[in-house]
Amino acid sequence: MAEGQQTSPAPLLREIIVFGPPYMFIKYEKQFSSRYRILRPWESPIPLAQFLETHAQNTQAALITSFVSLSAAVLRNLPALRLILTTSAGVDHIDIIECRRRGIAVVYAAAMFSADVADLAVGLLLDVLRKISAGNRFVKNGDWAKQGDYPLGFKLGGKKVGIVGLGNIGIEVAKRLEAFGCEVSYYSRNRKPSVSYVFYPDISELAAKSDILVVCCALTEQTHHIINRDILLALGKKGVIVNIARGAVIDEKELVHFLQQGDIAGAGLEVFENEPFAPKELFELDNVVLSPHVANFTEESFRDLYELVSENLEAFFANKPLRSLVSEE
Ligand SMILES: O=CC(=O)O
Repeated sequence: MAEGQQTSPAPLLREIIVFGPPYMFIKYEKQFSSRYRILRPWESPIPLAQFLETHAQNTQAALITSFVSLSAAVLRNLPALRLILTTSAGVDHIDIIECRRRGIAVVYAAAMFSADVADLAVGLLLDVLRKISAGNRFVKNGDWAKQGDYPLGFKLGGKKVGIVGLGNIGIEVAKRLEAFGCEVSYYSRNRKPSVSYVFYPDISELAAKSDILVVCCALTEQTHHIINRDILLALGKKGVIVNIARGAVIDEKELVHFLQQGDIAGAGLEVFENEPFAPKELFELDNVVLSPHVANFTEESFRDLYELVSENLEAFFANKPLRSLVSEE
């Protein structure tokens, strides 16, 4: 879009500001552009605060990805904002308390991607245990013919898996691992009466009793670095960790150290503390499998997400009820 379109002084009713931009927006850009006037701060050379001050004083709706932070400071520059649609299940990048104070509704993906994310968690775990990516490199590099036998992996069935955070995603992971014959237990803020998995109110105890930890909890002040040195020590040398939550749930420096020293056995990591960067020290470790934060990147999830966002935008501009709101609790 030409810069001229962004500088129109007239407040337009059906205008949205897009931050990021989310990959889903790029995929369905034509559809969005045919229905809304789109503000595109990422295309502008001016700093974000100045862009918002100049172009977005009347903008009522924002579409955002989890990679962009909507802090109270950014929100201050959007005085007319009434709706945020995030293309993520996590909402740790949005100041929800400030949104509540200002009466800004927040729509998110909720459980929409849970099956996809759980699939990837199990995929990463199988990859670490059965050395699938490493085997792929072994064959393609020509090492099979040169070196012969490949090291043994580990069976998934029968392993004790501790799930950290038994929300929508954690439950899906648990169901899948049960089907593989794993013994599932969990740590969560509260015991979940609807499941029969063993509950540990102490994460350290869960780690000590588990062969594998799968981290599925939301990132909050309470869960920041909840997986620290003590938890990794409790998991032990034979332990494997999978993280599909947020990078900062694990103390990444400690994790790298443990992996380098062989103080845990392996890791499958989909998220990192400083995305889009992953610690370089992990690149050469065959017992570590890395994924670029794409657990929800399927055609099906993106189509569902597009429908959710479109329906909510139509409802918002027609003053109708919204769906998939971040709860008021
Ligand atoms: O990380 C992705 C999400 O929160 O959906």
